[in-house]
Formats: sequence, structure tokens, C-alpha cells
Amino acid sequence: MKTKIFVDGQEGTTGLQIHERLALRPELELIAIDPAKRKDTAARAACLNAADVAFLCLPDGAAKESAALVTNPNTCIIDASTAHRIDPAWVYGVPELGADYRAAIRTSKRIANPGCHATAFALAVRPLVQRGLVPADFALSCFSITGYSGGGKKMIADYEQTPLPEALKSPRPYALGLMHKHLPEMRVHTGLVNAPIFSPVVGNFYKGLTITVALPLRQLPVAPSPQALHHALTETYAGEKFIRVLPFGDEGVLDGGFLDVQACNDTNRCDLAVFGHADQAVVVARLDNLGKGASGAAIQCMNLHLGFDEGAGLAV
Ligand SMILES: NC(=O)C1=CN([C@@H]2O[C@H](COP(=O)(O)OP(=O)(O)OC[C@H]3O[C@@H](n4cnc5c(N)ncnc54)[C@H](OP(=O)(O)O)[C@@H]3O)[C@@H](O)[C@H]2O)C=CC1
Ligand SMILES: CC(=O)N[C@@H](CCC(=O)OP(=O)(O)O)C(=O)O
Repeated sequence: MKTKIFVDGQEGTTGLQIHERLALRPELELIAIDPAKRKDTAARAACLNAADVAFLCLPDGAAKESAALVTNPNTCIIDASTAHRIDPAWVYGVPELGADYRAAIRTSKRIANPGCHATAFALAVRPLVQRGLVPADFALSCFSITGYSGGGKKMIADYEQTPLPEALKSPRPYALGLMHKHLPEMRVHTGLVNAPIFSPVVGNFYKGLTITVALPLRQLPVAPSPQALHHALTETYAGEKFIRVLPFGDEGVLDGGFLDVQACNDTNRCDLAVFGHADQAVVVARLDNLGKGASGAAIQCMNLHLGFDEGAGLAV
């Protein structure tokens, strides 16, 4: 019998991508909902409870509502929204954060898919905190550059209107109230005591994301060298198919001094890079916000949970 999958919110940006990717997998059967009933509670409940894995690709409120509709103990929910990412009853869907994360994704029926900025931040910072290179109570700051698809259907429509308003042609800093919705997960899943100061910037390109974390090395108790940070990341992620630690420094990493924000697009890969000198370093993480930052991560978790090859259907 084929494994049954339901995507709640399959007409949204993330849902559509998950649906398209899974439709190519003959071992899976996608449960279809009558398009006219896609927001009907009873119709959704029936589909959710018939599924082995149900993806929630909905706004937070609707995701909570859908999760509450699931009564079948065999249904595994993979929620792409922000609703459950620091809920201890849910597993955070980044297997590379540690053996405990990967093991829990295999067994838990409740998996919270991480945010795109938060995935990149946690992959860059957690190993440094765990190894004592960055103290857990250190005040970190970082900025992110992201494509506009991260803002879902509404932001995509804003950026794809003609004529494009002048203000949208240049990068736009946002979340300047310093209360971005990813801050709680950025704290919890790195082991930091306090969330970082986080400034995201959205640009006039569809997808791709880098987050840059500043590290004033002499202010860190062990004053690590940039090479020591690079070594820690390389050791941590050895053998991880979807994490690539780039060579130290700019050789072969930068193009004429510039870093390509879109170089992980259409993959499920996260690249990590370290730059700097004796006093200062930056750690940069790069991913496709719709790939490892959204639908790719969700499919990776589904693969793990169902016992398929973890990378099935995902580009490196
Ligand atoms: N875009 C991204 O990069 C990422 C997004 N996410 C998360 O995934 C979730 C979905 O985001 P995204 O795909 O970008 O959002 P979109 O706005 O593109 O899509 C959301 C979809 O949910 C549907 N919807 C809204 N309310 C309900 C409801 N009550 N019942 C059923 N369907 C409903 C919408 O319907 P309609 O078409 O009628 O509007 C729409 O199709 C969000 O929680 C987001 O935080 C996660 C990782 C990355
Ligand atoms: C450009 C843009 O607006 N991006 C979104 C993040 C999108 C994402 O991947 O995260 P979620 O899963 O939490 O939605 C933001 O910064 O709020």
C-alpha cells in the first residue's frame, strides 16, 4: 500500500512546492481535497486523518486549527508555520542540529518545520555555542538578505506588479522593531540565553538567503581564530549531505569579492562560510528560503520519518 500524504494549504507558496515535489514520487499517494472545500473544516479533517503524513502550509492560526483536527494517532504532522517551533511537544525539523534532533524526527508524530532565517542561523551558531567558542549568554547580532518569496503570496504579488514601485527596486530592511517572529526559535535551537539582534533585508529577487553573524573575536572568552570557527563547523557537519562548509576565506567562495546569495537555489543545501582576521570574523549561512528554508526541509523530515532515504527527491 502506498504512503498517504495530505498537503493542507497546497495552493500557497510552500504548499505548492511540496505538492509538486511529492507528485513525482510513485511510492506516495497524494490525498486530493475538493478545491472548493480547501478551507472547509470537515473536509480538511477527513483528509488530515486519512494521511500518514500531513503537511500544514498555512498561516499560524489555521495551522493550529488543523493540528487540533488530527485525532488519528498514526498521522504525522509536519507544520511549516511558526506555531509550534519552540513547543516542547513538537520536534524541530532540522536533523543536522544533532543526533537527538534526527532521532526525534524519526519517531515523533509532531514535527515543526523551521523558519528560513532561523534554519540558517541555527546551523551557523549552534555548533559554536555547543563547543564553548561563543558563550551561551553572548549578545550576538546578525543580518539576513532574502528573496521576496519568503513573504508568501502577498509579498510575491507586491514584487511582481507592473510597474514596480521605485521603493521595491532597492533592498528593504524590515522587522526593525527587533521582534521578528523567528527570534524565539533562533534562541532555543542554538542554546543561546538571549535572542540575537536580527535585521533582515528583503531584495528584488525571488529566492535565496544569506544570514551573516558578526563575531568580535577578542570579546569572546577563548578569543578563537576564524580558522578555529571554520574547523568547528567542518568537524560538526562532516558526513552531512546537505551541509557544505566552504573553504576558509574567499578563494573559490567569492566571485570578484562578492558572495552570491542565490547559489543554493533549487537545492536542499545550506552552505556555511567563515571570513575574517585575528580580531573579527563573520559566519555566513546560505540557503534557498523555499528549499532548505521551507519545502526541502519538510520533505527531508518526511523522508526520515517514513524511513526513506533522507535525501530522496532532494537536490544537493
Ligand atoms: N514562503 C516561505 O519561504 C516560507 C513559509 N513558511 C510558512 O509556511 C506557511 C505558509 O506560508 P506561505 O506558503 O509562504 O504562505 P502563502 O500565503 O503563500 O499561502 C498560504 C496558503 O494557506 C491558505 N489558507 C489560509 N487560511 C486558510 C485556512 N483557514 N484553511 C485552509 N487554507 C488556508 C491560503 O489560501 P488562499 O490561497 O486562499 O490565500 C494560501 O493558499 C506560513 O506559516 C509560513 O510562515 C515556512 C517556511 C518558508
Ligand atoms: C521575506 C520575508 O518576509 N520572509 C519571512 C520569513 C519566511 C520564512 O521562511 O519563514 P516562516 O516559515 O516563518 O514564514 C519573514 O522574514 O518573516
